[in-house]
Amino acid sequence: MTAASDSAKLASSAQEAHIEVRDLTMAYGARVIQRELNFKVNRGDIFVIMGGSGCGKSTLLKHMLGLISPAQGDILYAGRSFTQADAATRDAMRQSWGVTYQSGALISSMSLGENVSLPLQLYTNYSRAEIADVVSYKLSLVGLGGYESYYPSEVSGGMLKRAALSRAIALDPEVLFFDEPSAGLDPISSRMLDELIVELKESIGSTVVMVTHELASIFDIATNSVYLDANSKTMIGYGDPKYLRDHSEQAIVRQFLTRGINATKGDSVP
Ligand SMILES: Nc1ncnc2c1ncn2[C@@H]1O[C@H](COP(=O)(O)OP(=O)(O)OP(=O)(O)O)[C@@H](O)[C@H]1O
Repeated sequence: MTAASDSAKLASSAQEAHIEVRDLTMAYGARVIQRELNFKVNRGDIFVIMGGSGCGKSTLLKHMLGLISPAQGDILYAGRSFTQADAATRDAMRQSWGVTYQSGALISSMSLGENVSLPLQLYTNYSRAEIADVVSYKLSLVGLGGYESYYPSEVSGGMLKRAALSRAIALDPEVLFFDEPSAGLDPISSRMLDELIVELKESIGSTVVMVTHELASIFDIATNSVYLDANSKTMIGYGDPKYLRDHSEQAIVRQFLTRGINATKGDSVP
């Protein structure tokens, strides 16, 4: 591809939704969790999936990651259906994503450096020396320069989250997915993680999709959001969370977003 066609592609992709969830119904067997979800995540968004406990936020993330197939509907990346793509195309699409789960999910028998090197070993042809360079760079981006040889059991919870983030950005992903990134962190570490997510998103140019209950994160860093309602089993809010807090026609959404800035997952939410 020439630079000109590259830039033409980039220019057109800047206009389009990076991710589109279209008429999505999610179910476990016969049990429908959410139906008729329709929303778009624009390129460069920090998009938050919100809602009360058990409404289906993690289930939606798993659908977006292709770990669960939709009961109905489709999920498109840059206009291409993930749901209908063949296995090779799905694999290629997956390689452009970075994921961090609530637990961090680092491999405990491997050092932080080895953990971060895994995707590079799997998906690139880099030499050992090149991988070592990328690993130290990615660890330094999350403030863990020099911690290559430490094991997960030897670092704090906040450092583990940052190491997991470092692994997620190893391949410069187009989309970064987070499930409760700051779960279990104190408020200061949690804010630092938020700042880091924004910095990394800007330096890598990723789109971010995250599940979070943290109002501080939602208001500080989210650019767009969707609210899933467990009772009606569909989305009842879609937009900038500050706008939804002040103007949503749905009382449940306004209540969720005005719980108090220090609310945590344990607080009662609708
Ligand atoms: N593998 C599964 N099989 C059957 N039901 C499931 C499965 N995983 C989740 N569920 C059910 O689907 C519903 C949505 O679960 P999910 O974990 O997506 O909600 P959530 O909004 O992420 O919840 P929380 O905020 O508490 O983490 C819940 O009722 C849950 O019990």
